[in-house]
Amino acid sequence: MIRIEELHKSYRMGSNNLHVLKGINLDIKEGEFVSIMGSSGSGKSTLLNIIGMLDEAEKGSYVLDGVPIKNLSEKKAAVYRNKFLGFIFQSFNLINYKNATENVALPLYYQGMSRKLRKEKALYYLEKVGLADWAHHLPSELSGGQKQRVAIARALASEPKVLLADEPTGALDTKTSNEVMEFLQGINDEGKTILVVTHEQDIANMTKRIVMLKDGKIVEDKFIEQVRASQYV
Ligand SMILES: Nc1ncnc2c1ncn2[C@@H]1O[C@H](COP(=O)(O)OP(=O)(O)OP(=O)(O)O)[C@@H](O)[C@H]1O
Repeated sequence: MIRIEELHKSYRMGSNNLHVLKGINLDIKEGEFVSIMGSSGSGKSTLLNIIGMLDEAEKGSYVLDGVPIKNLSEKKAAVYRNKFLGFIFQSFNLINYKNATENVALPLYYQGMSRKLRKEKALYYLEKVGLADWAHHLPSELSGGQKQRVAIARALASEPKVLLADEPTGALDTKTSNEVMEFLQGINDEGKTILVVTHEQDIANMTKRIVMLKDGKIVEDKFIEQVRASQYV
């Protein structure tokens, strides 16, 4: 689903060049549930943004579902982004003056879907995340966990192949974080490929594979069974 080879990324800051990703190789198959871990500044968000086609690498190759993502026109990139990728953010990124249904339906509007179908889909996915009774509530009337579930419904409504989540539990307490992760586990059980950026081991332990970044390189890449075996010795 995702194949990355020798990926490099630098940021230019004045006369300085900050080399953030230094030759990343990563292969993620359909249906995997992967966490990207690493300390602050290790390049996790930079990598996720490149995978999410929100940013471009300067060197290396990235193939998403068989499509080489390089030198795509902005228009084509936007089409692939909508078709392949769903995003979940730490701060939910909901629109405050729109209710839950309208928030979930909004990306479908930009995809040109009819009003009737948008509403049907939004209600279907709100029901799927257990928020059917909250469809007409504004974000300010929802708890943090409920807001994140609206954001998950919004990401799922476009029926993307891959869900990308940058610190999805970063703004939530432990109990709610676990609920959101259990929810993502359920979606993964249905076959969705999911990538989560986190700096919390407990959150990463709820995924199926942990990729550890350090100083712009992958220093560890283990399936959860291997991680558990090493944690309990
Ligand atoms: N747009 C940018 N311009 C310049 N430098 C940037 C930019 N984005 C990120 N950086 C720098 O690149 C490095 C990696 O940042 P990145 O956000 O990918 O790390 P991270 O592992 O996600 O960190 P955190 O856990 O704190 O979010 C950091 O040193 C950061 O300051």
